Amino acid sequence: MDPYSLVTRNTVEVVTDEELSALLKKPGRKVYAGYEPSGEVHLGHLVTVNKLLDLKKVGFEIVVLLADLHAFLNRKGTMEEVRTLAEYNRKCFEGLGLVDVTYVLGSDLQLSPEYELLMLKISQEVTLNRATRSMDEVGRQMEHPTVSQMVYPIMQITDIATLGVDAAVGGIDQRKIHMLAREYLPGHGYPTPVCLHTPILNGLDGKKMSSSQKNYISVAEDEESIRKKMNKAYCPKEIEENPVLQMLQYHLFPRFNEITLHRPEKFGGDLTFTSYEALSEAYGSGAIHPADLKRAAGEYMIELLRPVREYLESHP
Ligand SMILES: Nc1ncnc2c1ncn2[C@@H]1O[C@H](COP(=O)(O)OP(=O)(O)OP(=O)(O)O)[C@@H](O)[C@H]1O
Ligand SMILES: N[C@@H](Cc1ccc(O)cc1)C(=O)O
Repeated sequence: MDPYSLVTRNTVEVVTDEELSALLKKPGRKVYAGYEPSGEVHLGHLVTVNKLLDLKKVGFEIVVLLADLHAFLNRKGTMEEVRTLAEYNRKCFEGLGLVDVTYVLGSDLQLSPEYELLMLKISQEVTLNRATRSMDEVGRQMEHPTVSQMVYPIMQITDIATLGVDAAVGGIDQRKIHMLAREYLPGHGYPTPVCLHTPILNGLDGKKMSSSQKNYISVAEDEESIRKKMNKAYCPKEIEENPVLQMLQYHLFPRFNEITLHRPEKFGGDLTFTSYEALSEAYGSGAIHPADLKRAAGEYMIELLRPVREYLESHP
């Protein structure tokens, strides 16, 4: 696959295509994604990790921001709690193959006088209304936002400048914060960041996968638990918004060249697919039973996540 196709596959939006094409020719290009430390790194987060791995393959330098202060500002835990989780999350990311990349702990970056001054300058330009709206899909309990949740997006913009990255990766929920960054950073002498947005994955119940909803598969999940969860997963006849098909599209086909569904001869025997398009078409036509799809996806997922479990066991 050519570099442009690889870095844009499985994205919902690239802002902008022209800027990305130009960036692919720039030496020393650098991209980042930030994560609020959370109890479990799940398959939703893995969508952005996959994108960072694609970008690494085409020569980007990768920065992973473990955004402990952001999680604190967003009322996800005490500073001590989120710092401990940041350590654990880092190991999960390493187990997923994000090695030879730079890990930055948010609070190590964000408390310098230079950082604070830039953050305050940007805060003076962004209206409360836009800061609030940018947090629509990111903030917790936004019916009663705190001042810290207004500081949050301004700091995310300041991260982009301070880390010196050319591009930012995030789920499409990060879009409004990224658009503010594109609008305000040039005025402070920083380049406009190229933004790559990935889709939001549904959880096993068909709603957004989230650690607070317990509808996720963690990247550290053990085999039996993956089997049980897959067995119970919501898997409608429809192709759209189907969490099991999303798993195949965003995680399994990018990692395995072909996917085989094992079935007894009396149910038609094994079926092998070399592309997500062929598989989803077959499923949409009714040629595949949901139970067979769920079982196969579960077994491949166990294979895909095996290195994470092994890495975590050897790095307690
Ligand atoms: N279900 C999901 N599908 C795809 N990407 C996701 C999903 N959940 C989070 N992300 C992405 O992961 C990155 C880090 O998000 P973050 O750690 O804040 O997760 P979150 O939305 O708070 O999830 P959670 O509700 O599980 O804590 C962001 O770029 C976000 O877009
Ligand atoms: N806003 C991201 C986390 C993040 C924090 C700071 C950043 O610079 C980047 C990303 C989220 O929703 O989880």
